[in-house]
Amino acid sequence: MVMALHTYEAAAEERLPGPVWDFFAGGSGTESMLTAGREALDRVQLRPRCMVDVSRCDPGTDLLGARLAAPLAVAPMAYHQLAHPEGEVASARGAGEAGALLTVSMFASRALEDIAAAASGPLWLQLYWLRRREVMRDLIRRAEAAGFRALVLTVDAPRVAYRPRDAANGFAVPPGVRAVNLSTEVMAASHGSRSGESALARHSREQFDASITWEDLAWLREVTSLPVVLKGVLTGEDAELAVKHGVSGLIVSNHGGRQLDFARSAPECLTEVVDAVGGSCPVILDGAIRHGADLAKALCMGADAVMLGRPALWGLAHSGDAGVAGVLRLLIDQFEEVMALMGAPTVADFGRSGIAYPVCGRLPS
Ligand SMILES: Cc1cc2nc3c(=O)[nH]c(=O)nc-3n(C[C@H](O)[C@H](O)[C@H](O)COP(=O)(O)O)c2cc1C
Ligand SMILES: O=C(O)C(=O)c1ccccc1
Repeated sequence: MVMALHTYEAAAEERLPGPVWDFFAGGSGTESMLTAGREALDRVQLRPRCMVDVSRCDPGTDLLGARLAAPLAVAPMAYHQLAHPEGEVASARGAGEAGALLTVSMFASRALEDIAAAASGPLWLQLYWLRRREVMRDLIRRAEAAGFRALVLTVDAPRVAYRPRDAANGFAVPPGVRAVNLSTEVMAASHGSRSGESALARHSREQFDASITWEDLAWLREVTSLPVVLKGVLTGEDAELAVKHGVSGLIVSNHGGRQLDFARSAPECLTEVVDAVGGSCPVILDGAIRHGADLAKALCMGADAVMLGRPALWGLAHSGDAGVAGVLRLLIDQFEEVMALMGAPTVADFGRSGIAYPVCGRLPS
């Protein structure tokens, strides 16, 4: 029996303590950005072609040199052990089983080496820019040695934004779950909860380097030969600057509605970024992906792949690695059906003529 996505979500909500559920589900400020991306994707309509040979559809694709079962990756999310005792180790197994890529957060709750040992698919490591660059450098060395294939630098979070649910809960990661890849020195400020304040927000102000600019990317590119992908770009201007500064990929993202409130949603920014990079590096859409059809819509708008956030945690909370694989497979199976019904037997067959907006008709090509 194939479980619908909302069944995983309902099971996760029921299973998890209230403050953990709020940390997963919540957004920043008025939480306006939690629904904006979904609404934008829902407005996009598919334009199918008929009488195409779809007797065989192949959702497979390549992303920065890695072969994937579909253009699908798990977004970096902190502390998977909040969802399941095996944490990122189970997520790596589940993603590998489904043939999807896993991005491991800098705030992962399992050791990079253990995650890599459990993985059968490609891994990327996500980084926030810390004041202590030596800590970043050590982490990068370990990721390289463990076989991680790329680094994802999150650039939409010079600090963790005010999130009303976490503040009201005085949210702090419970004892027993830790960002084990960071030293206790770096993590010292993250413990202890206080009502009216999120420990993560406080910690980020102390440890994140909010002063970095485009010039600092040179340091990162010097300390590693891994491709660097920027996560959180929402404008054509920044996309052009990123390419100029040698990044290998871009993730169009509003951090799942957890950072800048009142912004444009990621799907609405996608064509602007795609046009700005002009094919010089892969572009990934992150946020609000909830159905295989969303993969098709993203590809039509020019994305090379999408990233999935919260639904992977719902799968993990539901049943560990099997749940993660179940959620990913559900989306891949839905995507494969959309391919057949769209007359698009390969990922290369999706283009801007495959979508329309109800008000303005077809996007200019
Ligand atoms: C619980 C949680 C933790 C997250 N932690 C990180 C993180 O450590 N690093 C990061 O770059 N993004 C983080 N994000 C943002 C996700 O990478 C992603 O942008 C977002 O969840 C995508 O939206 P979706 O959940 O609607 O799919 C986190 C998101 C959630 C829900
Ligand atoms: O990035 C996030 O959304 C997030 O919740 C987080 C968690 C731990 C450290 C930094 C950010």
